[in-house]
This record gives sequence, C-alpha cells and structure tokens, in this order.
Amino acid sequence: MHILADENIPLVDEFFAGLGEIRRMPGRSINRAALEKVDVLLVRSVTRVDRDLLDGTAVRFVGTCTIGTDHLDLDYFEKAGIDWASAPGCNARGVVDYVLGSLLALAEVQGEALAQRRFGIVGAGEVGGRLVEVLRGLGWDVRVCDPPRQVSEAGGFVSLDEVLAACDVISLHTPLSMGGDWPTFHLLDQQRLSRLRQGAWLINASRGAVVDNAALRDVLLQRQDLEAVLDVWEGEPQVDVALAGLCRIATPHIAGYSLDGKLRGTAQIYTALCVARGLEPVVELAQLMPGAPLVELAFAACAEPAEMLATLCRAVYDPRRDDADFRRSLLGDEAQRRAGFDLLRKQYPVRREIDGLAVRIVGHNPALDAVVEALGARLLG
Ligand SMILES: NC(=O)C1=CN([C@@H]2O[C@H](COP(=O)(O)OP(=O)(O)OC[C@H]3O[C@@H](n4cnc5c(N)ncnc54)[C@H](O)[C@@H]3O)[C@@H](O)[C@H]2O)C=CC1
Ligand SMILES: O=C(O)C(=O)[C@H](O)COP(=O)(O)O
Repeated sequence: MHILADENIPLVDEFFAGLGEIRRMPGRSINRAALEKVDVLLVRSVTRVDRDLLDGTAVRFVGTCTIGTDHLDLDYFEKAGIDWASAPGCNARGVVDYVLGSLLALAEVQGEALAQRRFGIVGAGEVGGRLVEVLRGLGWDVRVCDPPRQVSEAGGFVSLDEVLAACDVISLHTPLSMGGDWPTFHLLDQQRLSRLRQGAWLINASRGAVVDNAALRDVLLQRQDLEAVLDVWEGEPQVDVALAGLCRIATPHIAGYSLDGKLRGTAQIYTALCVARGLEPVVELAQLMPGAPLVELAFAACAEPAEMLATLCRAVYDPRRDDADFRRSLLGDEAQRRAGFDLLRKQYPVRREIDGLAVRIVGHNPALDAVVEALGARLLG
C-alpha cells in the first residue's frame, strides 16, 4: 500500500508501517499532485476530500481520524466505490471535559452555582450523549434536543424551541449538515439567537457553521447579559476576531484534543483499514498509550462537592489556558492569525481525560462519591 497521511495524525508509523509505505504532509496542502500512486489517504478535518481531489487517482480507502465527516463527500465515495472510515466517539470525552471546564469558568465569572442552571444539550450522540450522562449524574437539570433520535426512541426529548425557551445553558453537539430532514447549518440563526434567555450561556464545540457567526456577533454586541464559548468558527482557520473578543472562552478547535482521543482516532482508522483489506489487526492501542502523569487524588469527606468537582476537572484540563494562547495568536495580521490557528493545534500540549483519574475519599460522604461517579472517574475503596 502507498499511504499518504496528514502530518498531525499521531502514531502513524506505529500503526501503519507494517501495511505499506507512508508519506506525510500538512493536511491543508494535500492536493491531487500529492496523491500520485497513493491508494490509502489518511486525513483529519482540515482536508476536503471529494471528487475534485480524488477523481482519477488510485485512492481506494479514505480514513479520517476524526468524529466529524463534514469534510468528506460520502456520496461521491459511494458512487466511486471508495472505502472510507471515520473514528466515531474517539475524542468525545475530550469535548465533554472541555464543556465541563468552560462551565466551571463561566460559573466562577458569574459567581453562580452550576446546579442552579438548566442545561439544554442539542445533539445527543457520542459527545452530547456522554455530556448528558455526566451532567445528570451531577444532579443537574438537563433537557435534550435530538429530533433524529426523537423519531426512533420513546420520549425524553424536547424541541429546539423548548430548549431556547427553558434553558440557561445551551451546548451544541450536532454534526454540520446542509440537507436532509434536520439540517444544522445556521441552526442557531439570528432569529433563534435573539430568543436566548436572559443571562443564557451558549457553547459551540461542534462545527462553526452550526451557529451563524455574524448573527452571534451582533447579538453579543447588543446583549451583555449573554455569555458565549466558541471552540469552532465559520470559515476556520479564519476567525471573526470581533466575535472572539466577545466570547468568554475562545479556542482554536481543540475541544476534542485529548491525547487519548487522538490516539484512539488513529487506532480506529487502523482497524478499519485492516478490516477493509481483509487483514488481521496486529497493533494494539493499549500497548502504545502512555501512562498519565496524574493518576490519583484524595479528598477528605468534609470536602464540598462543588469544590471537588472543580478541583478534579481543573487538575486534568482547564480551557482558560487554551483561551489565553488563542487570544495572543489573534493579535497578528490575517495571515499570522491563520497560521497561529494551525500552529496552536499542531503544537497542542499533552492533555489527558478526566475519566482516567482515580479518586480516594478519606471517610464517608455519598455526595462526593456521586461526583466521582458522574465524572466517570474511578472511586478507590
Ligand atoms: N470541537 C471538537 O474538537 C470536536 C467536535 N466534534 C463535533 O461534534 C459534533 C458531535 O459529534 P458526535 O456527538 O460524535 O456526533 P454523533 O453523530 O454521534 O451525534 C450527533 C447527534 O446529533 C443529532 N442531530 C442531528 N441533527 C440534529 C439537529 N438538527 N438537531 C439536534 N440534533 C441533531 C443526531 O441525531 C446525533 O444523535 C460533530 O459536529 C463533530 O464533528 C467532534 C469531536 C471533536
Ligand atoms: O473529531 C472531530 O470531529 C474533530 O473536530 C477533531 O477534534 C478535529 O481535529 P482535527 O482533525 O481538526 O485535527
């Protein structure tokens, strides 16, 4: 096999060297000329893979080490007989950790208890579904909007209109889709944004264009009561600097950038390629996953549950650091900002996942146990 891989896919050699010859290049530079003799293409979200790129090439397998597939023309793959695979759920936990960190930051700024807010999760698949579990596990009031699931499952869902009317926090976790029964392009448009509740918080870590960015900028300019957290941007790596300036937390599409999530993504595509080619997978992720530097934390039984929650989350990941780095990168000119966006992602520091922690409670306090369980961390006896 001749494999061309985005240079930002980790562990490519470890997983794929036994399958063929590997070449790497920046994802945004992958073009037809680079695909000469290539039959396996491994990408991340920044490479648009469609007829224009692939027609007439030898590529017969496309693997994206990401959850999202909006950069792939799946209809064309089907027509052209090109096998493909994505990595469902690979970095979902990273996004959940990002949302938790953002909520904690917002609560601190507003001097508010998170338990007093009502949460609306829009899109309850790999990411949103996990997030709902964590938030409900913490005992918080959560409403779920997912029309595709609503038609096939009994109860438990509300409409987007109900979320807008009832929820003080709205977190978006839909795919980006332009057509079909439930398109999500500009799902939050000017009209819906204007209906956000007084003091609402809006979080978008799905895809930039799920929110009309220009409309959000206008709404934030008019309404100082609102708070916004944006990890994804319409037209990234270009970013609306004015909009970023109005957000409480702004980051360069790194919500899912846990090391665990990235390595899982590579592993999932390796397995999918082996299956597509009728090969037995021989490389195992468990042998390649590095140990985490922080594995165990201990709390006295008198600790406050809300304080413990914040300590556990921030011990692993605090998005305010990514926010600070991103804001510095926005000080340059347009070209510098675009380059900065990609560089922050390329040089992203190692970040692990909260559910990798083990927690010891010294003494007995069921409320603390419940926090540990909600986070998916391990409670030590
Ligand atoms: N910022 C980041 O670093 C990351 C972003 N993502 C993005 O997060 C989003 C969610 O990812 P997953 O949970 O893995 O996707 P998923 O496909 O597992 O779940 C998406 C859910 O959204 C629902 N949905 C579809 N259309 C909807 C609509 N109009 N209204 C409400 N719900 C709708 C689906 O029924 C499904 O349950 C995707 O856009 C993905 O690309 C994923 C990983 C990392
Ligand atoms: O998995 C997804 O979907 C994501 O959004 C990834 O976190 C994006 O990472 P890159 O592919 O843009 O490095």
